[in-house]
Amino acid sequence: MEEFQGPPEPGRHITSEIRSLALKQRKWWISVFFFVFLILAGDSLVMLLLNFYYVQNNRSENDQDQQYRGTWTQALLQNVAFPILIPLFFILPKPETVSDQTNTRHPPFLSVLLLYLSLGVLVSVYSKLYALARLYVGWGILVPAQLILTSLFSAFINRLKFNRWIIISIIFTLAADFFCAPAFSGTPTEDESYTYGIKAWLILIFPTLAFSLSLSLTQLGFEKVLAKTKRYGGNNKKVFRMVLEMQIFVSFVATLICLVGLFASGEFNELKGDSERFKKGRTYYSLSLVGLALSWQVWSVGLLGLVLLVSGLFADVVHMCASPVVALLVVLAFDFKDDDGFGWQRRGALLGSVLALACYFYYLHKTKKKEMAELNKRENNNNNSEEA
Ligand SMILES: Nc1nc2[nH]cnc2c(=O)[nH]1
Repeated sequence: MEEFQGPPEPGRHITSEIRSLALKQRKWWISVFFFVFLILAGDSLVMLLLNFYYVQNNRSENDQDQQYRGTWTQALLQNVAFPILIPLFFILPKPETVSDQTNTRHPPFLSVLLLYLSLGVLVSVYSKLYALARLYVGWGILVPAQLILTSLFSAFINRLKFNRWIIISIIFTLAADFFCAPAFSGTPTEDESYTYGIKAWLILIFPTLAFSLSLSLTQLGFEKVLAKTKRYGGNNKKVFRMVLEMQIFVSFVATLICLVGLFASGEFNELKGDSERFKKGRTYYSLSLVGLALSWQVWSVGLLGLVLLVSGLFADVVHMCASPVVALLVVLAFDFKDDDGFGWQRRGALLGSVLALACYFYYLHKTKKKEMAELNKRENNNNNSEEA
């Protein structure tokens, strides 16, 4: 049924604003849940495939030095599958560009280039060091340290205002991750005292710094650089195409750096031996690498999507909250003898993650409700002043 297009009624403009805000909010929630799902799915697939890879790789038969190698390959895998996103980037509808005659400034091409280059370097650094840190340090320390740094960067770089719900959510996440590390078959077989030397601490600090800093800088880049590009229709629009563009260019830079590392370190020559050692044979070796590379892209798109729509801190909280779920899936998929299965500690951590996410979602729900209430209040004021 067509709507009657009569003369404007009092408050009509605001009523349509309320309707469009409600629609916008609904779309926003659907996108947030979609990106949360991508992070959880990506994290789970990556950890399952990594465990499969290391179990098949017969690591324990290698000498100790050899067990710490392969990290450039892992770093490359984290970034290299970005070309699968290119068709999706072109399929998605292009937002209308804005031609602003009054603005004589150059399009921020250089700022965008600089943003992608610096983020690409940071991503390559954290990919390489994260692969190393998984071998040297262990999850229980790496992950909580990272969330603390992300909170600090969010406060200072992104001027995020912390409130009680965000703080409770962070505390639950920290507790969940401290007590729940998913089992990881890549851990080298040697005495534990070795893993906490000064080298291990440096390997803990740098990837967490690079990862947390990249989240805050990505958020800043979306807000201050990309949202202002006319290519995205101006008006600070936040669209999925932005996530894909950022992911494609940043991963391209990171891939180049990881390729240089792979060849310069001579690790490339070890790939043949790796594939021959793989228990299930070369086909499964190749499939596990392809699967890992694709899973990392799923994870990255989810992460960037949440940075764009909510914040770097929220993206990190969701990423961290995935670990108890991942731990459960690893227990179900593998029969690791040295592991205590999904005991009370891991069950508690899963509950902690659920509570952490619930608190953050409650806070987001409150902010969206407040936006709507403010618009409703404006409409009431408008109606009252027109009646008077
Ligand atoms: N440093 C770091 N790198 C990552 N790459 C994927 N996840 C992580 C993470 O949690 N920390």
